Amino acid sequence: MNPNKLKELLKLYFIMGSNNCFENPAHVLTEAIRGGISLFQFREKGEGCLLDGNKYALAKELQRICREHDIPFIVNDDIDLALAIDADGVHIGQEDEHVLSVRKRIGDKILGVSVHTWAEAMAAKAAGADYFGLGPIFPTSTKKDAKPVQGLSFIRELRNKGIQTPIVGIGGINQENASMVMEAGADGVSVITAISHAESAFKAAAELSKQTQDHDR
Ligand SMILES: Nc1nc(C(F)(F)F)ncc1COP(=O)(O)OP(=O)(O)O
Ligand SMILES: [Mg+2]
Repeated sequence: MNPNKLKELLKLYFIMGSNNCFENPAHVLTEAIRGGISLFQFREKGEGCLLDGNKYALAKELQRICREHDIPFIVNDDIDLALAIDADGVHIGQEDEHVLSVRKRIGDKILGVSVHTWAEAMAAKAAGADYFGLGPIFPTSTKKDAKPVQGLSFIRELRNKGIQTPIVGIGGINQENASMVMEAGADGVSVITAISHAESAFKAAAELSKQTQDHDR
Protein backbone atom coordinates (compact mmCIF):
# COMPACT_ATOMS: atom_id res chain seq x y z
CA MET A 1 0.00 0.00 0.00
CA ASN A 2 1.06 3.58 -0.69
CA PRO A 3 2.91 4.73 2.49
CA ASN A 4 1.21 8.13 2.50
CA LYS A 5 -2.25 6.55 2.29
CA LEU A 6 -1.24 4.14 5.07
CA LYS A 7 0.00 7.03 7.25
CA GLU A 8 -3.50 8.51 6.99
CA LEU A 9 -5.09 5.18 7.94
CA LEU A 10 -2.80 4.80 10.96
CA LYS A 11 -3.93 8.12 12.55
CA LEU A 12 -6.44 6.53 14.95
CA TYR A 13 -6.07 2.75 14.94
CA PHE A 14 -8.64 1.01 17.18
CA ILE A 15 -7.73 -2.52 18.32
CA MET A 16 -10.33 -4.70 20.01
CA GLY A 17 -11.50 -8.20 20.85
CA SER A 18 -14.64 -9.32 22.67
CA ASN A 19 -12.75 -9.58 25.97
CA ASN A 20 -11.72 -5.91 25.77
CA CYS A 21 -15.37 -4.83 25.92
CA PHE A 22 -17.92 -4.56 28.68
CA GLU A 23 -20.71 -4.43 26.11
CA ASN A 24 -21.49 -5.74 22.63
CA PRO A 25 -18.30 -5.45 20.50
CA ALA A 26 -20.35 -4.67 17.38
CA HIS A 27 -21.91 -1.66 19.13
CA VAL A 28 -18.55 -0.46 20.48
CA LEU A 29 -16.99 -0.70 17.01
CA THR A 30 -19.91 1.10 15.36
CA GLU A 31 -19.65 3.95 17.89
CA ALA A 32 -15.87 4.10 17.53
CA ILE A 33 -16.25 4.40 13.75
CA ARG A 34 -18.86 7.15 14.24
CA GLY A 35 -16.33 8.91 16.47
CA GLY A 36 -13.65 8.88 13.81
CA ILE A 37 -11.32 5.88 13.98
CA SER A 38 -9.40 5.39 10.73
CA LEU A 39 -8.37 1.72 11.00
CA PHE A 40 -9.50 -1.35 12.96
CA GLN A 41 -7.62 -4.43 14.19
CA PHE A 42 -9.48 -7.54 15.32
CA ARG A 43 -7.40 -8.90 18.22
CA GLU A 44 -9.29 -11.81 19.78
CA LYS A 45 -6.71 -12.96 22.30
CA GLY A 46 -6.10 -13.54 26.00
CA GLU A 47 -8.29 -14.59 28.91
CA GLY A 48 -11.89 -15.26 27.94
CA CYS A 49 -11.39 -14.73 24.20
CA LEU A 50 -13.55 -16.49 21.62
CA LEU A 51 -12.18 -19.47 19.71
CA ASP A 52 -12.73 -21.26 16.40
CA GLY A 53 -16.29 -20.82 15.03
CA ASN A 54 -17.27 -18.14 17.56
CA LYS A 55 -14.11 -16.16 16.76
CA TYR A 56 -14.78 -16.54 13.02
CA ALA A 57 -18.39 -15.38 13.41
CA LEU A 58 -17.38 -12.28 15.38
CA ALA A 59 -14.63 -11.49 12.87
CA LYS A 60 -17.16 -11.64 10.01
CA GLU A 61 -19.63 -9.44 11.92
CA LEU A 62 -17.05 -6.78 12.74
CA GLN A 63 -15.60 -6.94 9.23
CA ARG A 64 -19.09 -6.29 7.81
CA ILE A 65 -19.42 -3.18 10.00
CA CYS A 66 -15.99 -1.96 8.86
CA ARG A 67 -16.85 -2.56 5.19
CA GLU A 68 -20.12 -0.61 5.56
CA HIS A 69 -18.07 2.39 6.72
CA ASP A 70 -15.03 1.91 4.45
CA ILE A 71 -12.68 1.20 7.39
CA PRO A 72 -9.94 -1.34 6.57
CA PHE A 73 -10.07 -4.51 8.70
CA ILE A 74 -6.78 -5.89 10.05
CA VAL A 75 -6.45 -9.28 11.81
CA ASN A 76 -3.94 -9.76 14.64
CA ASP A 77 -1.71 -12.90 14.59
CA ASP A 78 -4.17 -15.26 12.85
CA ILE A 79 -3.07 -15.37 9.18
CA ASP A 80 -5.41 -18.29 8.38
CA LEU A 81 -8.41 -16.28 9.60
CA ALA A 82 -7.25 -13.19 7.69
CA LEU A 83 -7.05 -15.18 4.45
CA ALA A 84 -10.33 -17.03 5.11
CA ILE A 85 -12.30 -13.78 5.40
CA ASP A 86 -10.20 -11.75 2.90
CA ALA A 87 -9.17 -9.19 5.52
CA ASP A 88 -7.39 -6.03 4.40
CA GLY A 89 -4.26 -6.96 6.31
CA VAL A 90 -2.57 -8.56 9.29
CA HIS A 91 -0.46 -7.52 12.25
CA ILE A 92 2.29 -9.78 13.60
CA GLY A 93 4.82 -9.57 16.40
CA GLN A 94 8.29 -10.96 16.89
CA GLU A 95 6.90 -14.21 18.34
CA ASP A 96 4.43 -14.78 15.49
CA GLU A 97 4.88 -16.30 12.03
CA HIS A 98 7.91 -14.73 10.28
CA VAL A 99 7.40 -11.60 8.21
CA LEU A 100 8.79 -13.16 5.01
CA SER A 101 6.46 -16.16 5.09
CA VAL A 102 3.46 -14.00 6.03
CA ARG A 103 4.21 -11.62 3.14
CA LYS A 104 4.31 -14.62 0.75
CA ARG A 105 0.94 -15.82 2.05
CA ILE A 106 -0.94 -12.49 2.07
CA GLY A 107 0.31 -10.95 -1.17
CA ASP A 108 -0.16 -7.15 -1.17
CA LYS A 109 -2.45 -6.96 1.85
CA ILE A 110 -1.37 -4.56 4.61
CA LEU A 111 1.38 -6.10 6.80
CA GLY A 112 2.12 -4.53 10.19
CA VAL A 113 4.96 -5.69 12.42
CA SER A 114 5.69 -4.97 16.10
CA VAL A 115 9.30 -3.86 16.48
CA HIS A 116 11.19 -2.93 19.66
CA THR A 117 14.78 -2.45 18.46
CA TRP A 118 16.67 -0.98 15.50
CA ALA A 119 17.60 -4.47 14.34
CA GLU A 120 14.00 -5.69 14.47
CA ALA A 121 12.84 -2.60 12.56
CA MET A 122 15.46 -3.00 9.81
CA ALA A 123 14.72 -6.72 9.48
CA ALA A 124 10.97 -6.12 9.28
CA LYS A 125 11.47 -3.33 6.72
CA ALA A 126 13.72 -5.56 4.57
CA ALA A 127 11.19 -8.40 4.78
CA GLY A 128 8.34 -6.21 3.51
CA ALA A 129 6.56 -4.68 6.50
CA ASP A 130 4.19 -1.83 5.53
CA TYR A 131 4.14 -0.24 8.98
CA PHE A 132 5.77 -0.60 12.40
CA GLY A 133 3.90 -0.95 15.69
CA LEU A 134 6.11 0.60 18.38
CA GLY A 135 5.44 0.03 22.05
CA PRO A 136 4.49 -0.21 24.76
CA ILE A 137 4.90 3.57 24.78
CA PHE A 138 3.30 3.88 28.23
CA PRO A 139 2.40 1.26 30.86
CA THR A 140 -0.43 -1.00 29.76
CA SER A 141 -2.56 -3.56 31.58
CA THR A 142 -4.11 -4.91 28.38
CA LYS A 143 -1.21 -6.98 27.09
CA LYS A 144 -0.05 -9.29 29.88
CA ASP A 145 3.23 -10.19 28.15
CA ALA A 146 4.14 -6.70 26.99
CA LYS A 147 7.83 -5.76 26.66
CA PRO A 148 9.31 -3.04 28.92
CA VAL A 149 7.79 0.43 28.51
CA GLN A 150 9.88 2.34 25.95
CA GLY A 151 8.40 5.83 26.10
CA LEU A 152 8.85 8.03 23.05
CA SER A 153 12.59 7.45 22.59
CA PHE A 154 12.40 4.68 20.00
CA ILE A 155 9.99 6.68 17.80
CA ARG A 156 12.40 9.61 17.96
CA GLU A 157 15.40 7.34 17.28
CA LEU A 158 13.87 5.93 14.08
CA ARG A 159 12.85 9.38 12.82
CA ASN A 160 16.23 10.93 13.73
CA LYS A 161 17.90 8.17 11.70
CA GLY A 162 15.74 9.13 8.72
CA ILE A 163 13.35 6.18 8.77
CA GLN A 164 10.18 7.19 6.91
CA THR A 165 8.28 3.90 7.35
CA PRO A 166 4.75 4.49 8.69
CA ILE A 167 4.81 4.18 12.49
CA VAL A 168 1.96 3.76 14.98
CA GLY A 169 2.49 3.88 18.72
CA ILE A 170 0.77 1.42 21.04
CA GLY A 171 0.50 0.84 24.76
CA GLY A 172 -1.30 2.92 27.39
CA ILE A 173 -2.21 5.66 24.91
CA ASN A 174 -5.24 7.81 25.79
CA GLN A 175 -6.70 11.30 25.40
CA GLU A 176 -4.09 12.74 27.81
CA ASN A 177 -0.96 11.54 25.99
CA ALA A 178 -1.90 10.91 22.34
CA SER A 179 -0.60 14.32 21.18
CA MET A 180 2.85 13.59 22.62
CA VAL A 181 3.07 10.38 20.59
CA MET A 182 2.27 12.29 17.40
CA GLU A 183 4.74 15.07 18.24
CA ALA A 184 7.47 12.46 18.77
CA GLY A 185 7.05 11.48 15.11
CA ALA A 186 4.44 8.71 15.00
CA ASP A 187 1.94 8.79 12.15
CA GLY A 188 -0.82 7.59 14.45
CA VAL A 189 -1.82 6.05 17.73
CA SER A 190 -3.42 2.70 18.43
CA VAL A 191 -5.68 2.22 21.40
CA ILE A 192 -7.71 -0.52 23.01
CA THR A 193 -9.17 0.39 26.42
CA ALA A 194 -9.14 4.18 25.87
CA ILE A 195 -12.08 3.48 23.56
CA SER A 196 -13.36 0.00 24.50
CA HIS A 197 -13.70 0.82 28.22
CA ALA A 198 -14.96 4.37 27.70
CA GLU A 199 -18.41 5.47 28.88
CA SER A 200 -18.98 6.58 25.29
CA ALA A 201 -16.84 4.95 22.60
CA PHE A 202 -18.10 7.67 20.26
CA LYS A 203 -16.86 10.54 22.47
CA ALA A 204 -13.57 8.77 23.28
CA ALA A 205 -12.82 8.20 19.59
CA ALA A 206 -13.85 11.76 18.69
CA GLU A 207 -11.52 13.23 21.32
CA LEU A 208 -8.61 11.00 20.27
CA SER A 209 -9.25 11.81 16.63
CA LYS A 210 -8.95 15.51 17.41
CA GLN A 211 -5.61 14.88 19.17
CA THR A 212 -4.18 13.07 16.16
CA GLN A 213 -4.99 15.73 13.57
CA ASP A 214 -2.75 18.73 12.74
CA HIS A 215 0.54 16.92 13.33
CA ASP A 216 1.66 16.67 9.71
CA ARG A 217 5.43 16.39 9.77
N1 LIG B 1 -1.22 -6.17 18.16
C1 LIG B 1 -0.39 -5.11 17.94
N2 LIG B 1 -0.80 -4.11 17.11
C2 LIG B 1 0.04 -3.06 16.90
C3 LIG B 1 -0.39 -1.95 15.97
F1 LIG B 1 0.68 -1.54 15.27
F2 LIG B 1 -1.33 -2.41 15.14
F3 LIG B 1 -0.88 -0.93 16.68
N3 LIG B 1 1.26 -2.95 17.48
C4 LIG B 1 1.68 -3.93 18.33
C5 LIG B 1 0.86 -5.02 18.58
C6 LIG B 1 1.35 -6.13 19.48
O1 LIG B 1 1.58 -7.24 18.64
P1 LIG B 1 2.34 -8.50 19.25
O2 LIG B 1 3.64 -8.06 19.77
O3 LIG B 1 2.32 -9.60 18.27
O4 LIG B 1 1.43 -8.89 20.49
P2 LIG B 1 -0.11 -9.34 20.42
O5 LIG B 1 -0.21 -10.37 19.33
O6 LIG B 1 -0.35 -9.88 21.81
O7 LIG B 1 -0.92 -8.11 20.11
MG1 LIG C 1 1.04 -11.01 17.85
